[in-house]
Amino acid sequence: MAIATESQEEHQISSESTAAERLRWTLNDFDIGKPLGRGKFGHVYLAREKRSNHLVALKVLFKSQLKQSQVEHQLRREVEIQSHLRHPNILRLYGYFYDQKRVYLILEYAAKGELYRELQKSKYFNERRAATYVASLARALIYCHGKHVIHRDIKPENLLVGAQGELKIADFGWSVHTFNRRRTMCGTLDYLPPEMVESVEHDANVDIWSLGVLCYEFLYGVPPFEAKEHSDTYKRIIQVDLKFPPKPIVSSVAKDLISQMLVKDSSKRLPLHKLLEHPWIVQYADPSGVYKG
Ligand SMILES: Nc1ncnc2c1ncn2[C@@H]1O[C@H](COP(=O)(O)OP(=O)(O)OP(=O)(O)O)[C@@H](O)[C@H]1O
Repeated sequence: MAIATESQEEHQISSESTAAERLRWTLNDFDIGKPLGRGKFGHVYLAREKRSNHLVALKVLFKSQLKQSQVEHQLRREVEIQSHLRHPNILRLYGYFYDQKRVYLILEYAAKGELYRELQKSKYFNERRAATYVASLARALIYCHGKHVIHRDIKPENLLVGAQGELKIADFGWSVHTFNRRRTMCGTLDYLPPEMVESVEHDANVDIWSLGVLCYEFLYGVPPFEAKEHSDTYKRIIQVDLKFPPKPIVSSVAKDLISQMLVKDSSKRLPLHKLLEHPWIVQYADPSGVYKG
């Protein structure tokens, strides 16, 4: 059973809602379980919604820290965007509530945790696993772009894994609703495309670049433009200094796909629906969308 109906969620994020509606959820609605992790602004706990018995992840953020770092606006945007997205590969945000000191986000529980840890454990993924993940992310991004949402911060740290092994895009902190082209500089340098590094206008095709970087990192264990100095990463991105090391051995069809995504001219990057038809995806991605090992 879902823990909130769509109309309840919409009431909670609507700016016109009354105080009573916005405070529909309270901490008393949840049994709090083990800590799942901690982030910059607070902690995440496993929790059970008492009425439905539904397991969720409760993210507890301290208002004082949000204020100090001036990210309240970013959080509001994250909540508004993420709570309206419904896709099997996007982490659900069911709702939120707050008290005097804290803001609580009620999130879908991703039982297998961070993809980043999995990647660290195995150093790099085999092609079946990488292709299955890339295909599921492409489908999630097609869905987002169809709703005029660009994520802008696709990287292993922002991906969680559900109980069945399905990938879940989390952390919409840098995402935007885009009816206008954006010029804002944001995100970690390694995953940024040339047009964002150079602060020129950018559009939804930034996510194709980041997915190309991620695909490379899945297969090689390191992002493609990594360098010791920030300024060298910057140069390598601008020049699209893409090199494929001899080890681990990666098929040429995978390299072909990466080369078609990491293209400086954003309009020439392989569109996501074409990516799903690329021979590497067709040959290696599990059609179920879940990597079964
Ligand atoms: N929905 C979830 N399901 C399972 N584990 C989660 C969930 N959300 C967060 N976690 C765990 O809690 C940790 C902290 O999450 P959180 O989103 O607060 O921080 P972060 O993304 O690491 O950092 P930041 O503060 O920069 O957003 C994550 O790294 C993850 O291990």
